[in-house]
Amino acid sequence: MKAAVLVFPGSNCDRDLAVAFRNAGADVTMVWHKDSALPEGVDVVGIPGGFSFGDYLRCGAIAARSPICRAVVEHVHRGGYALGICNGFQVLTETGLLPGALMRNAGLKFVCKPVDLTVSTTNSIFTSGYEMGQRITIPVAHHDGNYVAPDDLVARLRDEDRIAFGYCDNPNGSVADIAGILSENRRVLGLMPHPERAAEPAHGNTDGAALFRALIGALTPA
Ligand SMILES: NC(=O)CC[C@H](N)C(=O)O
Repeated sequence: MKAAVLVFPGSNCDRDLAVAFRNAGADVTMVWHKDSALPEGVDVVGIPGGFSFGDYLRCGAIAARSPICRAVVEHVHRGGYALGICNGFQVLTETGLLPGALMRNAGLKFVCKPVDLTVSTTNSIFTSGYEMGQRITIPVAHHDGNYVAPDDLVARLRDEDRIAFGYCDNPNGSVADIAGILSENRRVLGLMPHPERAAEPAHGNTDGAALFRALIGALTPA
């Protein structure tokens, strides 16, 4: 199966994401933000963490208006899969592919530490490798991770089982302790924690590996 990882000026988790995809069995192509098309036959697009365009304007806002993001929007509208991690989650909200917004952390400080998460749904290609309610530890590193959504949207995300991960001890003030959400068709996941930083024994924690194994495994023809 084929994965693409986007690269913006200021991305710093693009290679880590590519390694996580490759270790799970994907054929990965790196795609520069100025490209206007994704490689032929891409199954999943990875939008990595980092500081795209220096976080100017709003985190992810400039990246979301790059030529490659127009192609990503078309890919998702055709039913393609996308995974946005941290800055990638911010890009997905800025493109409108995921609802809500990521605002400054409640404590106004950059938070960089491992956090405990609860797996809130196993009903997605990204989370099917976990047990419902499983507690996993995944690192966060952000200053704008405070997920904001109006009450009716939070209720809808809950009703539609679209909250993928929740914080056990909320590090940033996110509404309803939300750490990651799914799109309506469940083919787009955005999350602030970095599973690619907890994906192999050398990381000292492999709790993120199940996400990549489940995703890549499900998209790989038998
Ligand atoms: N690690 C990241 O992707 C950080 C995202 C963004 N630059 C922030 O600090 O919120």
